[in-house]
Amino acid sequence: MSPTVYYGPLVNPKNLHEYQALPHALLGVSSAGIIEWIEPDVPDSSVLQDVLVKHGYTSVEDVKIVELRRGEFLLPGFIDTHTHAPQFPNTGIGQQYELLDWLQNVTFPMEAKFADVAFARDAYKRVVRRVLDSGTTTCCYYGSLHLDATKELANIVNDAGQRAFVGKCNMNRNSPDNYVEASAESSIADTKTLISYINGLTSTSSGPPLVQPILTPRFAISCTSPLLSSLGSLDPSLRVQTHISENPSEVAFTHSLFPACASYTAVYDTHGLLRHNTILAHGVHLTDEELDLIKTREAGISHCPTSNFNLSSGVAPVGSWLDRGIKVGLGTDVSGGFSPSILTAVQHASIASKVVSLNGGGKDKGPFTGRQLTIPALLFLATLGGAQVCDLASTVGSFEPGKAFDALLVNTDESAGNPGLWVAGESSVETRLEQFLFCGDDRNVKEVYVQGRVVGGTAFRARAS
Ligand SMILES: Nc1nc2[nH]cnc2c(=O)[nH]1
Ligand SMILES: [Zn+2]
Repeated sequence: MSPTVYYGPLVNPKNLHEYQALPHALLGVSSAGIIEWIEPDVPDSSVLQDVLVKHGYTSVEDVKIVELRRGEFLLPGFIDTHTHAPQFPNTGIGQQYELLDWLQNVTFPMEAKFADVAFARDAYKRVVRRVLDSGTTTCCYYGSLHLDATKELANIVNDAGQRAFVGKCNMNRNSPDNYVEASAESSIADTKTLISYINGLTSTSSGPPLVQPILTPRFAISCTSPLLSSLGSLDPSLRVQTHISENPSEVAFTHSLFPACASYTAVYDTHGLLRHNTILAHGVHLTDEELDLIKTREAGISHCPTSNFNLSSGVAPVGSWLDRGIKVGLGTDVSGGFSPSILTAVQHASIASKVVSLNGGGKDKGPFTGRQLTIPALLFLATLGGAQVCDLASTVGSFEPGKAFDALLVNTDESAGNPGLWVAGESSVETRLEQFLFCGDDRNVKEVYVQGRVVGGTAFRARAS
């Protein structure tokens, strides 16, 4: 890969309150896919040569220059902090159920099919392509409980060049006979094998491995206490992903299984699984005491609003989490959620926050509690917030020198094939961003870059076909 300089509009999340919208930015990316420098305002392309010389290039010939066209802008890639690869074939079905019945009737039967590695390979190829083309550059994948199928998932993600965490489910109880692990010991043995396997994969990109293992106790209900303890005593640098407090019946069942634990959150905490690199999906019904514990342990929450609406789980009080300083990102939670796109999660996160706001209360507790999420906050959750939740904020989530160039080239021009939605004429970068977040889809994702390498998007697919 040659060093590349991108020239044009750029959107860069800063924090929950603000983002930069730069109409004429120059951004230099090394041949290893690392952002080297950003010039925020170069309105006149005639000075391009001078700027390049300033950054150590002797001439424009030394670099590849990508000049953005009308209606295009650069955005950091989306981060999906929670999804289930073996549930994609179920997308869009099962919304008549709440969580526990949905698992029994819809989800476990589908996941059981991933015992067949050929079936898994075929499904996972399509899953990873779809997720990348939706603009997700980093994804936290749950696999099924099967070791071999989850190895295939890791291979496919690695070959596709996506940044990802891949885990196989640990589940040794309260599951169907044809979809349960035989013992805590065999579950741990398979988990260790998968970790070694993923750590041994050769990344297709330079730099640190894009694909990393993650511990994946499905949720407390499906794991015995010895299984949770064994997972909690593995290498503490391993990230953990699990579900928490999604649905009232699930919470009640969990309390009945772990009567000695003060709360659902305490179950994970007492087993060594609540830590700075833990990703907790949902959290809709967490109590104040549990939120305090999550904050103390520096764990993060994956907000999955599409799924929370679709499975009638509830409306998460995200604003109060943000005011407490808890790390929050977005998750699609396919197929509890019916869309693989973080754009849909952004839209539903906005609506969920408006429902919380309409129900009133708590507005005196901070800038976010009880209020609708703003565009800067929504953008943050989809990018930098997700990076924090994944313990990756020093590598991705925004455009900063030293971070990897994980990015989207967004095309909001009529020609993108999602026409009629965009304000005619010369809209500001801010307007284009807002319209993309609420009306955009994968037709508007022209190029997807992970560590500088193009790995998806409409133009990528057109070139490949
Ligand atoms: N949404 C969701 N919640 C869960 N809790 C345990 N397993 C699952 C799952 O597959 N999806
Ligand atoms: Zn889930």
